[in-house]
Amino acid sequence: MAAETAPVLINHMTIQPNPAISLPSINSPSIINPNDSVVAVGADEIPTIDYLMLFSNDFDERSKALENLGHVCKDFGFFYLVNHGISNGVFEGVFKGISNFFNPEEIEDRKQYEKKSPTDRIRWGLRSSPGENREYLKVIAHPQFHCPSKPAGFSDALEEYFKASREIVKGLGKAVSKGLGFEECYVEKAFKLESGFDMSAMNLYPPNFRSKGSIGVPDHTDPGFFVSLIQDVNGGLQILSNSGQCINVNIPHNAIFINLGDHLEILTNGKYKSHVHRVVVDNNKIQRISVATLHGPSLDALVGPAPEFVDECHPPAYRAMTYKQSIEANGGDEIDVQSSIDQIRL
Ligand SMILES: O=C(O)CCC(=O)C(=O)O
Ligand SMILES: [Fe+2]
Repeated sequence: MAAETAPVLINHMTIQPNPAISLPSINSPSIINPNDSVVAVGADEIPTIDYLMLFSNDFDERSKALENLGHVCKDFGFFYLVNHGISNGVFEGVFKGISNFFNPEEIEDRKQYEKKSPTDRIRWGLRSSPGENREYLKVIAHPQFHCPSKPAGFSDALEEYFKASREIVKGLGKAVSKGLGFEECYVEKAFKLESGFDMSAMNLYPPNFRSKGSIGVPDHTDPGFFVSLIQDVNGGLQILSNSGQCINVNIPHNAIFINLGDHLEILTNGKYKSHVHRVVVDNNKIQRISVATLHGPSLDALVGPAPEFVDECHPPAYRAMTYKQSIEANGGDEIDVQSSIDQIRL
């Protein structure tokens, strides 16, 4: 694969070390040339994309950044996003709200959000088994924002974060469109993003001495076109690279981890891939909180391989269906979305 042989060039930036605990990483250090404007990374590392560079007023700088984004999407399918403009205070407000929501003494209160119907807009669950160890709260974030009314301040903090992250993801959609050589609203139009369907999973993983096994979330890919992920501490998220290596995701402080979802894979007829990932908890000395937001097309958007990605050598590899149909193809519902890419693949 290209990533094994050719290092990808990414924008040069300074990464703040995350003071939080982290799993020992198999990643080797980036090769940084301080005199150059680019950084090269190997296939077993996670590239960094500088959001500001994608919109730089300097034509050359912007062109190079967009080209790099295209390489990163194709050769990796995931990256750390820095300079996105969301302040640390917004992240902290979200983590504080989630931590208060998961107050162990108020577990009875949360049971009002246990599964009732496929049209639930807020859902809570607790999994404690060898195959899955986490407590989660899922909410629909867009087109309408939903959130439990308690604890105080939680809803406001979440809404602020979702609004900001949605703008960033829309910007990334523009950059990806341009990186592919299309008009900047290509992705936005294909997925009808004005009414894009965003679902956010807020996860609390127990420390290892309280878990029933080593798995927080088993292997999966996510529906949607981008998944944005933030966390309070590093530890446990692993992703399978194009070259088949399992990479520990150690997110730099204040960065957002972006993972391409199933529907970008479908739209690009497999050019950009959605990658299998999982969470392991057996090394976690302390609990961890993550917020994984699945940014999806509109529920009624028909998504299939776009004509631009289909030719004699690349026949359609996926069936076209609406986002809603694809969410339901594997028995999932709108809030408990499960990947159905195996059902959709031809
Ligand atoms: O918590 C994490 O790090 C990942 C969670 C995840 O993959 C998901 O909720 O889809
Ligand atoms: Fe996921």
